Amino acid sequence: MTTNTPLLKVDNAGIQFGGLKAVQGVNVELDRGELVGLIGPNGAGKTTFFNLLTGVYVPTEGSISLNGEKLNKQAPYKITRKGISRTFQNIRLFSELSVIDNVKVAYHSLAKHSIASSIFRVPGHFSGETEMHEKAVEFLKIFNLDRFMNEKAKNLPYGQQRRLEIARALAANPKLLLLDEPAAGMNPQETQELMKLIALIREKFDLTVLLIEHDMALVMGVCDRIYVLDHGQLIAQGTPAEIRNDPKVIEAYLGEEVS
Ligand SMILES: Nc1ncnc2c1ncn2[C@@H]1O[C@H](COP(=O)(O)OP(=O)(O)OP(=O)(O)O)[C@@H](O)[C@H]1O
Repeated sequence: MTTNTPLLKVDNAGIQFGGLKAVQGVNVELDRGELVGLIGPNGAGKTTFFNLLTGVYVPTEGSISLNGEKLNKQAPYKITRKGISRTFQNIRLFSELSVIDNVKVAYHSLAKHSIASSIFRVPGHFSGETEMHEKAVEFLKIFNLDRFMNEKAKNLPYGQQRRLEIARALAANPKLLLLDEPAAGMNPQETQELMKLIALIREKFDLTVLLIEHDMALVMGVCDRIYVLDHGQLIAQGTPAEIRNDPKVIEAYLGEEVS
């Protein structure tokens, strides 16, 4: 691998469900440190594309590489270990677990499963429970969630639950973070704060971020580049200014606001 290798390279990837080509012939390249948006009308194939990247679905065409290494047909947990973490459109926290345990769960997904680690419950990345706890508190502090650490996740207000999901995804130490509509259901102030937070974690953790979002102000405000999907195919890519004025994008969104 040379430094010129993109972090993520998606080559002509697609998936078909029966007769429906949900994603088809998609080419995407992400460089290290980029914050890139993925937009498109409802049903365009955005979440399906995330499912391809994370191994939930195996592409029926094309290939996906991370750091030059092909990911095709690898199980989702292996892809997480290789460096792709995600959040979901519908929040998927362990609602009965405490806030801090939701973060610690991410560390267990990184653990090499040995009998010793299962018995002593010590994931390979940490020398012990205390170190793991301290690291989890550090993450919660970044997200301003440390004061709720012993609350059950389900008791957090909605906007905080969304932030906890991002904290948990980050705890898995990703190189590439996939955020599926992180601002969904947030009020304008929460959305503003989230924008700042996404910019901050990208810097702090040297991350590449791919963001699905319907909130155009958020996408246009934070992303370096944007890809646009429609009916499973990429119809445009470019800077926010280029995308805003692209006739194909305007047509795809006819009736919806692109501003
Ligand atoms: N497992 C599946 N089986 C059959 N069809 C599927 C499956 N998953 C997704 N699809 C279809 O693929 C298409 C793309 O769906 P997808 O959820 O990826 O769109 P999206 O762009 O994320 O939409 P939204 O913005 O509404 O979340 C839709 O027509 C959907 O019904």
